[in-house]
Amino acid sequence: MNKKELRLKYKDLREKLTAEEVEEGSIAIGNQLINLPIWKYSYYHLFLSIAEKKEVDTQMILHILQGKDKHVVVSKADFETGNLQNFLLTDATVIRTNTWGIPEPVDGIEIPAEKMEVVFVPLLAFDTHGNRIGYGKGFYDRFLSQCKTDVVKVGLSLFEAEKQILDVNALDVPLDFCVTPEKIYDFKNL
Ligand SMILES: Nc1nc2c(c(=O)[nH]1)N(C=O)[C@@H](CNc1ccc(C(=O)N[C@@H](CCC(=O)O)C(=O)O)cc1)CN2
Ligand SMILES: Nc1ncnc2c1ncn2[C@@H]1O[C@H](COP(=O)(O)OP(=O)(O)OP(=O)(O)O)[C@@H](O)[C@H]1O
Repeated sequence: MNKKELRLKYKDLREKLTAEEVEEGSIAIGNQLINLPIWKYSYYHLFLSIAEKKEVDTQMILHILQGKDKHVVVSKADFETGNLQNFLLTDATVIRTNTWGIPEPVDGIEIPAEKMEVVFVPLLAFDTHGNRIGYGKGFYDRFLSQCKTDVVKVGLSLFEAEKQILDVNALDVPLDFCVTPEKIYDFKNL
């Protein structure tokens, strides 16, 4: 299927999820993450979930990162430019939900993209080759292109992989791993 068809398919699948399914799936994803080889780093970029869109709830991942004393970076999306502005999450960080339902930091200590070592990537769908699609604004493709080439990109999904996204282009940045409630996809060791 192409990106347009996949966006429709997965928006529909998400709408059918119950709050319990999102919660249980998110916990299963959190438990799987412990088994990934990603814990030796310092800077982890995490997205704060859009509850109304039934995204994977990243609260548990935040607790894992804080328990391991990692630097957690969260972002604020600029819909005019398509850029993410990244801030260190601290006890002083004020989080406000914007008009798109995204919880985001008001301001804080800005962290450049080159500092990121692991990025947890939100997605609507992904395929067995590690390609992903989001809501179609290119925020993550732009952000990931600014990160170091060896940044570890970890997709999180409540659904399993599609066989192939047909219309992948040169700007699409592929994932290294994708974690679902059922499995870990390792795209480096295919
Ligand atoms: N939690 C989270 N944060 C994130 C992302 C994400 O996918 N999840 N993004 C990942 O890139 C960026 C935000 N991207 C978004 C893009 C579109 C819409 C949205 O509400 N779109 C409407 C259509 C509105 C319009 O076209 O004007 C929709 O899909 O119904 C929301 C977030 C940055 N932060
Ligand atoms: N590195 C980049 N620099 C500039 N524009 C980009 C870059 N990457 C993607 N774009 C633009 O962003 C738009 C959306 O891209 P695409 O359809 O791949 O989004 P997506 O991956 O679904 O979205 P997202 O990354 O926000 O989850 C396209 O018009 C694309 O040209």
